Amino acid sequence: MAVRYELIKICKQTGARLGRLHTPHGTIDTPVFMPVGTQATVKTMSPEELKEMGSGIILSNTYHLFLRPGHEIVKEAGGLHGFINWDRAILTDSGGFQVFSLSDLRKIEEEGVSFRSHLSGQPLFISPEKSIEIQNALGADIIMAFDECPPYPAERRYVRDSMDRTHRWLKRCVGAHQRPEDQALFGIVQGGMYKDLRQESAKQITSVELPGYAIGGLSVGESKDLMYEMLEVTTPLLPQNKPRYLMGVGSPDALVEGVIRGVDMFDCVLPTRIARNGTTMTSQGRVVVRNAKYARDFTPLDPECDCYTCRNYSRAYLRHLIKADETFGIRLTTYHNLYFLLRLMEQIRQAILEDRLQDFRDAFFEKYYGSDE
Ligand SMILES: CNc1nc2c(CCNCC3CCCC3)c3nc(N)[nH]c(=O)c3cc2[nH]1
Ligand SMILES: [Zn+2]
Repeated sequence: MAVRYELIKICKQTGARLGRLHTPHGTIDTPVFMPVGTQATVKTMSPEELKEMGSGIILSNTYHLFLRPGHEIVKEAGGLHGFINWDRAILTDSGGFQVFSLSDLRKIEEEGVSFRSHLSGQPLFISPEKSIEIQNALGADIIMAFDECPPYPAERRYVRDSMDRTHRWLKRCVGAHQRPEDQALFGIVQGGMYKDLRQESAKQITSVELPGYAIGGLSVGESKDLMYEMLEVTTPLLPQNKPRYLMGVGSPDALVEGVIRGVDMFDCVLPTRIARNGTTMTSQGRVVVRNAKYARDFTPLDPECDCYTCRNYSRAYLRHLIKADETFGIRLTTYHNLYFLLRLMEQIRQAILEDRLQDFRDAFFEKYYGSDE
């Protein structure tokens, strides 16, 4: 079995799940936040630093690696694990979402998606079979079905046709998958913001026996409340003994609210992306450390954080580095942001263990957002 989920306990206060994800590259405690390494690196972080902060699984991407350096090169390097020197778990997304969000799309057909490379402009084509071929070459422990994430907002008719095609594409992915015993293929539930379509998609996708299921089509500009509503109609229809992965989420509040609604796995570019402009997540809420008010603030970024950044450097120094566009500054804010989210997930797991996740949520929101948002 490539990937096996073990349900440890359900929080009596919220129904949230504590679990373990057993993979060929180690066991991961869930709920888990997965740092994103789009181009085969979690920007500015070394594998040793990611291990030091406790990350057991990172993400990479079919679309980007297909374009550059090409999946054959990665395969010759021994797959992604060999190429990036990471001996823990890896998950790759299937490329569909990135085609729609990065390239000037040519068209989506039954066969697959035609587009132009956002790097060279050359015309390219990805089908469910091609996506699986690339992911088999990359060798990630968890691979995603090739799907379409509809834009938001989208007409019901469009969402329905797109979701039906995603269901047909899933069957083609299963048929094309060469290494099911080594690489766990997850199906992706769609259905836009239509509750009945979400329920139908959940039933269709879980009718295919798979090691895990993702919830796609969310975090695409809808309100958080609408996202939570879609989660509430979807997760109850997913099997209890399989992991649930909410794609592209998220911010601290969305992580806590997603866990409460039965999600086990999350990924988001937020911590690394905002770090690059000097925005950080701390126990007291967001701190935009490039702000002038920190010029003479010689205290740590986050007084409650014991990460490398917070133990060794002041806000004044971080502000200086970010203002001077020094790479070391981005490394320090990235390290802290990832550490903050990984530590948040640890606190969430502890709260589930002690049946007090709702209390934790309320206290965390009060401190981080200064109100019961
Ligand atoms: C940010 N919001 C959001 N992201 C979504 C993503 C991408 C998740 N992140 C992948 C990493 C980013 C680069 C390397 C891998 C989605 N992906 C797929 N396949 N389907 C979605 O419906 C889907 C939906 C998503 N919504
Ligand atoms: Zn820190």
